[in-house]
Amino acid sequence: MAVPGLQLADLSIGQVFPNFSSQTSEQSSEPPAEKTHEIGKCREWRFEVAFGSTVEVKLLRGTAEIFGTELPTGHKFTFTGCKSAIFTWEGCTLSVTGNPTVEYTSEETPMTSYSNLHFALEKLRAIAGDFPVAQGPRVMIIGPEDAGKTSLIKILTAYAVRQGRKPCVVNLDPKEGMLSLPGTLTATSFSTIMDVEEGYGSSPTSGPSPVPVKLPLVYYYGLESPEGNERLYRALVSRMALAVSSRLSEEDANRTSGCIIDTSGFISQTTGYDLIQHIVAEFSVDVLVVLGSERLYSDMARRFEDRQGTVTVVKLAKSGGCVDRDEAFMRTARETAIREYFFGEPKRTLSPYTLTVGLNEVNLWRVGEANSIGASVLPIGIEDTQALLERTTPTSLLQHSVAAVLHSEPGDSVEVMAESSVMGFVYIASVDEQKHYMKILAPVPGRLPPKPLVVSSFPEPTASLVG
Ligand SMILES: Nc1ncnc2c1ncn2[C@@H]1O[C@H](COP(=O)(O)OP(=O)(O)OP(=O)(O)O)[C@@H](O)[C@H]1O
Repeated sequence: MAVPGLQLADLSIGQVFPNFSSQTSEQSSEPPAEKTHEIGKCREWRFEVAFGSTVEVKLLRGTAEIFGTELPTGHKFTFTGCKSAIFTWEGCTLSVTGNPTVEYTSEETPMTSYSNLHFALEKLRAIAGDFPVAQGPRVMIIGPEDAGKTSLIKILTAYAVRQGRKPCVVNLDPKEGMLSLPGTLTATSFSTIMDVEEGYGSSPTSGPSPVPVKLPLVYYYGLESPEGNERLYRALVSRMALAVSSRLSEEDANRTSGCIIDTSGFISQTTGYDLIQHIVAEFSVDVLVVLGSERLYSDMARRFEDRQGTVTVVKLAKSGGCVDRDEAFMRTARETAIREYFFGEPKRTLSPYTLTVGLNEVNLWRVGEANSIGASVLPIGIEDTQALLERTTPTSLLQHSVAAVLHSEPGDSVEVMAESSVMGFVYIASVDEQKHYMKILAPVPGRLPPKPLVVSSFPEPTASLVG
């Protein structure tokens, strides 16, 4: 696991991967006790596992699913750094090895209403199948932070895939990446099962995986909130909508399956509501699901009143299992996502390549952040002039940041560059301003392609990759 040039050769694998050390120490001490849980019909076993510890779960009898994806009987799944639930429609027996920080069985779940929503969407898909140009439902889920939007999207996607559909899942929440790093917006066509340990699954950069890899289309946004650079966010939403609509017209299975859109929990009544309206218009959303907020539901019902017949606003209850994730948990999750992009995870390790690049060779840009005034609060007639991207020079301040390599040419305009998809990411390991070079980690060997690199403040720099 030595990475040339980064003095990692002398480090033990435990220093590079804290998770490895915890596993090793668990293995060397007393093996954790195995417990058996009997879960009754329509109940769910909720559990939380801290980063650095692991819990193994095996389905012994019956049927069970994690956010819609069925668990096979007898297969051991390992969980770390997660808050999750195993639901059963018919009752099941689970074997659990390890110590979850929280675990309990709940009788009250909103799964019946979630599955009703799925069957309603299936009806719309069937209707779309009867007409040669009609599209399946374009569903968008909105709600406050930690309301369970992403979990509901996983459930709807998994159920659709189980019925042979190929829904296009769009993540417009930059806080968490879907099959990519945080700070990105992605769209992926799902036709195969999700990886219950990994969340959505793995992409081609994750290395060999027993679950078929997904191919995400990724755009770089680089900020946590859509309101951080509203102009860039809107431009990326429009670009993504075009890509998704061309994907939906490619194949009948994609067209009839439609798309499911995840959104950010940051929703202010000023710019947030306008952004929702922008997404609805760009993606031609026809089903707007409001999760866990009466007030947001009533505001949306009023806003889309005059579009009855084209946009249906649906209210759903939040699951009692949804947990608020504090900043420390989210920060560790972001660090883990970055580390896994370059180094893989304990089951599938990857070795990134170290490249030395002259500071004058890089075409470096930064996401515009200075003007945080949203367009909707600007006086009428004044255009939102917030920069999409700004030219920048590599300095030591960029050390330990991730940079996106764009599918764009050096001579492209800023507008074209900002809306270009992401080729991959590099990690800026060190910058030597005196000697005019920097060391970067890249997932592939060879020279850094002569493409624009973009950096930003989110996800924040993380030193844990280089010890
Ligand atoms: N039924 C459940 N039981 C246990 N944990 C759950 C359940 N539903 C969701 N969670 C957990 O609660 C947390 C928040 O859920 P989720 O990510 O779906 O919310 P969200 O609305 O998408 O959040 P955000 O707005 O921050 O993106 C996640 O860690 C998720 O795994």
